[in-house]
Amino acid sequence: MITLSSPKTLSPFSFLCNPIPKPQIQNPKFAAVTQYSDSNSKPTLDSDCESVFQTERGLKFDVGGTFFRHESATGRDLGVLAAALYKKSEGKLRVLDALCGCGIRSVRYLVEAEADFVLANDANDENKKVITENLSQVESGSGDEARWEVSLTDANRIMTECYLKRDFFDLIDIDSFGSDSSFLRSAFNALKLNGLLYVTSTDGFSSGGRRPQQTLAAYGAYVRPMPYSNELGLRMLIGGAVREASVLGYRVTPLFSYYSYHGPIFRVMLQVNRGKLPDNKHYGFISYCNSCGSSQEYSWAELGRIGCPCSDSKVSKSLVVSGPLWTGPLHDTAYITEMLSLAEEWGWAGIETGTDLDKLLNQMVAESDPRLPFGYTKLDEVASRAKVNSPSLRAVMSTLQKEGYAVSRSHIESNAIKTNCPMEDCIRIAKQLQQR
Ligand SMILES: C[S@@+](CC[C@H](N)C(=O)[O-])C[C@H]1O[C@@H](n2cnc3c(N)ncnc32)[C@H](O)[C@@H]1O
Repeated sequence: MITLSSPKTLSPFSFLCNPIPKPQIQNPKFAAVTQYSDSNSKPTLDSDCESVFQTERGLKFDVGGTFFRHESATGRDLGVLAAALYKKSEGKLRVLDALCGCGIRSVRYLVEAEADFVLANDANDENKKVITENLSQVESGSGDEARWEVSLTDANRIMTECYLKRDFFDLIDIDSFGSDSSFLRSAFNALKLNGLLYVTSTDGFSSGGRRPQQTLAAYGAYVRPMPYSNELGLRMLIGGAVREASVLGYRVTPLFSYYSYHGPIFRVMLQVNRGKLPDNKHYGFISYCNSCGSSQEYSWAELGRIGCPCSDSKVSKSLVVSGPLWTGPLHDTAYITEMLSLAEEWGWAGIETGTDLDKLLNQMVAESDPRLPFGYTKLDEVASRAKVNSPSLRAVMSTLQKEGYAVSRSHIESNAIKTNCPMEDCIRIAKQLQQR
C-alpha cells in the first residue's frame, strides 16, 4: 500500500479520492471553458506563430499568437509588487505562473520581483516557442540553481504533480478566463503555508446577478442584482476561495482586491494559512432593499432576521439577498501602503501601463477605512431617488465629511462613493446641493 504524507493538508489521500481531472483548456478566443478528452480535439487558436513584440515596464517580449492583453498590465504590476514584498520579507520566492500565456508574468516575477525560481506553465503547447524565447532573456541556471522552467500541461495537473512531489510554491498566479474555481483546490495544495494565491475572475455578467445558478455552481454563492455588482464580483471570488480553502483546513486573508472594467477583470491576492474562518466571520449574506436603497450584512446565525428597516408592505418584493460571500475587508491597509511605498521607490507611480498606479493604490488605502461598510453608492442612483441632477462627487464628499460621515471614492466605480451615511441622508444632501 502506498503511504503518502503531507506536511500541510488534513487528508493526505484527498488527491487519490479526487483523481486528476481530464485536461481542460480554456479557449482564449471565446473566453469560455471547453472540455476535451483527448489531444486531437483541442480548440484551434489560429496562431500563425509570427512574432509580435510588446514592451511593458521597459521589458520587451514576444506575444506571438498567444492570448495577451495590454489592459491586464495593472494586474501584473500589482502581482509583481506583492511578489517583491514577499521576497523582501521571506528572503526566498518560488512562483508558479500556472496559466502563463506568453510568459510575460514569469519574466516580470523573475526580473522585477527577483524570484529565485519560476515555473511557467500553459496548457497550449503552441505557446512553447514564445514562452521559452521570452524567458530566455533571463539566465536559466541549471539543476538546483535553475531559475525557470517551462511546462505545457493542464494547470490542475502541474499543481497536483508539484503537491505530490512536495514541491511547494510561495506564490501561485492563476490568470484564467471566466472563473478560476476549478483550479482552487490543487492551487491550495501546491502552495506553501503563508504563501500567496493570486486568483482571477473575468465573469462580470455573473456578478451582475443575472446568472445566480451559475454563480452558485462556480462560487457557491447565489448572487442577485445589486447596484454594487462589481464589488459583489470580488466578494464572490473571495467567498469561493474561503469555502474551498476551509474544506482543506485553510484560512484565506485578502491582501488586496482589484477590479478593472477592461475585460472586466476581478483579481484578488490571498494569503493562505492553516485554520478555519472563526464563527463564519466575514462569510455571510448581503441584502439590498430596492425600495429604500439600504444594504445590510447578515451572518449565518442572523439569517432568520433578514428584513429591511423600511419594512413596508413592498419589502418582500423589494428585498434581494446574495450569498454566502466574503463580507470582510477587501484590502489589508498596511499591506497596500507597503505596495504604494515600493511602487514609489521603483518610480512606478505614473501611468506607464495605462492606470495611474499611485492613484489606484491611494484609493484602495482610502476605501479600506474600517468605518466604511461593504458596497458603494452610485451618485446616479442617489440623484434618481432624490429626483435631482447628479451631484458633483467632490461636493457630496465634502458635505458628508462636514457632517461627520466616513467617505471615500471607490476604485471600482468612478462616479460612486463608499460611505457610512444612510441612503436617506445622501438623498437629502443631493437635494440641498441642487438648491444652492
Ligand atoms: C488569460 S490567458 C493568460 C495571460 C497571461 N497570464 C498574461 O498575463 O498575459 C490564459 C491562458 O491560460 C491557458 N489555459 C487555458 N486553460 C488552461 C488550463 N486548463 N491549464 C493551463 N493553461 C490553460 C491559455 O492557453 C491562455 O494562454
